Amino acid sequence: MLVTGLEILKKAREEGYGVGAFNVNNMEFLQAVLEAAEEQRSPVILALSEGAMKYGGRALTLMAVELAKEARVPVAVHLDHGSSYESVLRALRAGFTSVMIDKSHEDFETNVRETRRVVEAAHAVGVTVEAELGRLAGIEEHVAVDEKDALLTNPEEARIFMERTGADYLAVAIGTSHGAYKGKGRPFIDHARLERIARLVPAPLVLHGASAVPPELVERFRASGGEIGEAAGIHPEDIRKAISLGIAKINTDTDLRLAFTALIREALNKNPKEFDPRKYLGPAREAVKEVVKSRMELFGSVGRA
Ligand SMILES: O=C(COP(=O)(O)O)N(O)CCCCO
Ligand code: NA
Ligand SMILES: [Zn+2]
Repeated sequence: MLVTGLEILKKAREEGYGVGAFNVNNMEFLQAVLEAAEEQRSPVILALSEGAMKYGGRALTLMAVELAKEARVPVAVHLDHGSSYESVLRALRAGFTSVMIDKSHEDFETNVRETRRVVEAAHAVGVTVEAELGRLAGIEEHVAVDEKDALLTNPEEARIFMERTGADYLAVAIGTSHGAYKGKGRPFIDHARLERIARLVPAPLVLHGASAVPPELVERFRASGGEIGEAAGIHPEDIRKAISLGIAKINTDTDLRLAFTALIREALNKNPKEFDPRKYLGPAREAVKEVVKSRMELFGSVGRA
């Protein structure tokens, strides 16, 4: 069933588990994520970035909203990294039930003002809002405290920000970053900072840049002919710890992309004569589904629907 993001995330924070927000760009990703959620009896968030909406258009947004309505588990359809009020309005008009306005690169007052404006519009039509405070950046552990404070989310600011904006959930910066290169070896995650934020912010917290970029997947991608440098993702133990401290929504995009691409390369390498797209998109869809199912096990959302 189609529900708001807050309906899914409030329960997750209260009961101490995480729910995956999986980025989808096409039919196969949508099918993989929803099939995984039904098989795992897990709530799930379908995340569409502005790039995904540009790429998939009405084909993608119609599928996402309609399939969410028909799903036998709670599903929210979420705008990921909305960059403007207008972009959020387009998502609201398309039937999304969760929207992110990301003004974390602006100064505090601008972020508050722009976020409040989106909260008013979204709440007027029963949709819940994700905001962001702090800059997503991989932070070496030894980095000076003042530099960390300049980038990572300040706990006291977070409390004031949520009170002044009325946002429903908050994306925090505690050391993660987008993409396949999140740091050297095991990225430093500032759990102490997260604990302080969670004490001051009762709302569900969101972790961006949370892909694991597992070595076996990186290897498979390389072996199929893919080129990728010294990749590193977030250690599963750091995800579990972050969830125990208040993270309720975990964004995963890179892991799905790596799996999908590796399987397509493998299929094409194996049979150069093949030109039926279903023969290489099908196995790629299965691989994405398996990644999603294992992420749901890590987050503790299995059986929570
Ligand atoms: O936080 C994330 C995903 O992070 P990751 O790259 O670790 O999968 N996202 O918000 C997805 C970004 C989509 C636009 O490129
Ligand atoms: Na988001
Ligand atoms: Zn993100």
